[in-house]
Amino acid sequence: MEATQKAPHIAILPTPGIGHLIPLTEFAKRLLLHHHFRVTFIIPTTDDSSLKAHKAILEPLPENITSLYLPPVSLNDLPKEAKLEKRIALSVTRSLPAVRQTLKTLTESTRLSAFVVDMFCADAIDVAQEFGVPGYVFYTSSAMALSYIFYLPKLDETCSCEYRDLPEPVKIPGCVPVHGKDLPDPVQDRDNEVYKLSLHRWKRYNFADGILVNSFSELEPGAFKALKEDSLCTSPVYSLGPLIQTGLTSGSEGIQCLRWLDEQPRGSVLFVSFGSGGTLSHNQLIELALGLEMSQQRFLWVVRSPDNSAYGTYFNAQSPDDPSEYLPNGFLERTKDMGLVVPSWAPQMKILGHSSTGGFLTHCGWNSILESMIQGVPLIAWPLFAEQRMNATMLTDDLMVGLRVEPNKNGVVERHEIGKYVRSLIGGEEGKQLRNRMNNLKEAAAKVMGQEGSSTKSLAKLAQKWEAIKSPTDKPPM
Ligand SMILES: O=c1ccn([C@@H]2O[C@H](COP(=O)(O)OP(=O)(O)O[C@H]3O[C@H](CO)[C@@H](O)[C@H](O)[C@H]3O)[C@@H](O)[C@H]2O)c(=O)[nH]1
Repeated sequence: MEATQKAPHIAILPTPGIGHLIPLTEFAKRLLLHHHFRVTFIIPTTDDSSLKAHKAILEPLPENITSLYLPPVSLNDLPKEAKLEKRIALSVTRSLPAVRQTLKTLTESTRLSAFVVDMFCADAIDVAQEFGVPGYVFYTSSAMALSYIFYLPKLDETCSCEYRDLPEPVKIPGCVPVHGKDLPDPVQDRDNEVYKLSLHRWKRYNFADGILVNSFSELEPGAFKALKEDSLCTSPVYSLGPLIQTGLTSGSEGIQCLRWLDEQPRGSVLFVSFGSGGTLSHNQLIELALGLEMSQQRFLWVVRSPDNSAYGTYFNAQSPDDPSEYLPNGFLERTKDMGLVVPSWAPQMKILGHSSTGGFLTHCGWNSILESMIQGVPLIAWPLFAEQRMNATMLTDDLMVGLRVEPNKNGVVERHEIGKYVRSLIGGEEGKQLRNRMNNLKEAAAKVMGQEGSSTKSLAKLAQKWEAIKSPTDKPPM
């Protein structure tokens, strides 16, 4: 008990999405395993949030990683169409009084060395600093997306139109050029208050004691150089990735997926999944089903009920309906020998690591990209929302490990196009080249997380800094 009390302690503030909680818990596990830290998660909740998925991740963690759930705040005053970023940001700002109270208690009773906040919680850094605790932002996406955040104030000053109307791609320092229409969702409508809120939040990153990024220098050398050496960012930047989910249990449907994969030929199956929150319109869902059928390739598809919002299950990954109610008539029967359809959720890491999996059709969430990279699985990039279009640009124009879908003028990706992408990835020559490049990244990713790897060293440097803090009023050494 005595030793535990003396161990350096950090607190982490996540936001509601599973795609943010997973890398933060992996970060906590590495701090415990390699540096014997104690970690407390402070979890904001809303009165309509389902915590089932969160608890499935947090409860099995080792005993030195604990969770405190804050009292639920209400978002009932928001209109139904309120944007995702606004919902997330408000769930945090309305929880700040409870965050302050919790930090007060923690600093009175333990040696709190740092407060690490999710990328949506930059306002909470001020609360930590009130107690003399250094505040860090954990950035759950790429260094490219982080670079764009630091470049945005300049773009905002110099550009008068909507970014999607810019005639030339935007050149973010150190990164592959990206079309204005592929910049993240919050900046697609500059008159919307979400744009102003996002600019404000991102400017707060400059006040952090450091920014931790779930990526690695060898993957994004240009972006990290611009951030670290060319002063794009004034706070110290630490590359800690790839931090990817480990240890999630499979459940009975998961076991069914893995058994089915065991019976398929090596490298023959396309895994289809849109992350924890992605959803398709009914029309698009039907095109995808028929495209998979036309491809005549094997597939394992995690389906969710159709939704006109691209992130229909972001706050609750469950989709209660029976897939036969919304998939095309007879689809399940016609494809029963070549495909498996799983409602809502599947053990993604295990599926990507299975030798039968030959490709991944993904919405380009950053965790999905890293997980596929770790397993050397090439991609079909089908971005839906957030910064996913920018991630897709990196995958196809820079790393060249994926094929990007092209929607028609009505925004729908058509069935015969889908069929072509799938055949090309799973059976074609192009697929082989993409796989070879992905295998090179797999090797690089394994190396950076090894004993002498750059991300391991970066974490050690951070841990050393935090270990040196003896009381909350000590500042970390520069
Ligand atoms: O059936 C499923 C579906 C998802 N997952 C896991 O859930 C995570 C999903 O993360 P990600 O692929 O990043 O998607 P999102 O949940 O959509 O992630 C949000 O957070 C990411 C990190 O910031 C961003 O890149 C995305 O745009 C944003 O939507 C991954 O670990 C998956 O392995 C499963 O295990 N099984």
